[in-house]
Amino acid sequence: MSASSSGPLLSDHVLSASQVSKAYRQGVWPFRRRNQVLDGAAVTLHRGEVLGLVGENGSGKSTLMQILVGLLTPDAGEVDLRGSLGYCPQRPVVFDRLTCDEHFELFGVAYGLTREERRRSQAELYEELDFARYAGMRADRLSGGTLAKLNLALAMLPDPDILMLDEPYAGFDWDTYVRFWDLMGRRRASGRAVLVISHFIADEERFDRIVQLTAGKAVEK
Ligand SMILES: Nc1ncnc2c1ncn2[C@@H]1O[C@H](COP(=O)(O)OP(=O)(O)OP(=O)(O)O)[C@@H](O)[C@H]1O
Repeated sequence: MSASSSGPLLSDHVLSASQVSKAYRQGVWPFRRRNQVLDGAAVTLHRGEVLGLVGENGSGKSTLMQILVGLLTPDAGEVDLRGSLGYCPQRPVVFDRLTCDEHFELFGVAYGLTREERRRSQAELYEELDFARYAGMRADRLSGGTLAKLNLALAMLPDPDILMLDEPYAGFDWDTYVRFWDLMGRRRASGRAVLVISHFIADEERFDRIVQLTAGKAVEK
C-alpha cells in the first residue's frame, strides 16, 4: 500500500484508492477461517464532492474507511490522498474527564493550529452545530447526540480538504441533521470533499454520487 499526503491539489481527485483487499482471520486452529471483507475495492473522491458510501451491515464500509484514513493496513491495494484529512470514527474517541473546550484545545495542538485559528474554528463549530452551552461539560456527562456533535466537530476543527465521516449523525435530532447538511453544502461549495458512510435511504438525494459496497467491491449506484 502507498499512502501519500502531498502538496497542492493539482488534479481533480483528492482521494483515489484501487484494488483494496482485506481479510480478517477469525477463530483458532482447526476452526480458523478467513473473512474476505474487501476484494479489490476502488473508490475515487473529487474536489467539491459529497460522496455516499452505502452497503449492508458488515459489508466492510468502516473497514474501507479505516484503510483510506491509514488506520488499518490492507492486504493489497493503493491509496493516494491529496490534501489534509479529518476523520470522524463511528465510535467517538474522546477522553471521559475532559470537557468539550478541553478537547478542542488538545486537538488544536495535535493538528498544529495556532491558538487563534483553533479559537475561531471552535467558535464556528459550536455555533454551526449549536452546542456551545456544553462547552464546560465533561465528555462522560454529554448526551449521545451532543457527543456525536463533539466527535464531528473535532474532525472538522482544522477545516480539512477531505472529511471522512463514519455514520456521523446516528444520534442527531432533526434540527442538527439539517445543520449537518448545511455544513456539508458549504464544504462542497468551497471545493472541499466529503465521504460519508450512511444507512439512510433519505440521504441518497443529498449525495453527489453513491458508491455501494457489495461482495467486497465498490460499485457506483
Ligand atoms: N477487527 C476485526 N476483526 C475481525 N473481524 C472484523 C473486525 N472488524 C470488522 N470485522 C468484520 O468485518 C466485516 C465488516 O465489518 P465493517 O465494520 O467494516 O462493516 P460495515 O459495513 O461498516 O458494518 P455496519 O454497517 O454494521 O457498521 C464484518 O463481518 C465484521 O464482523
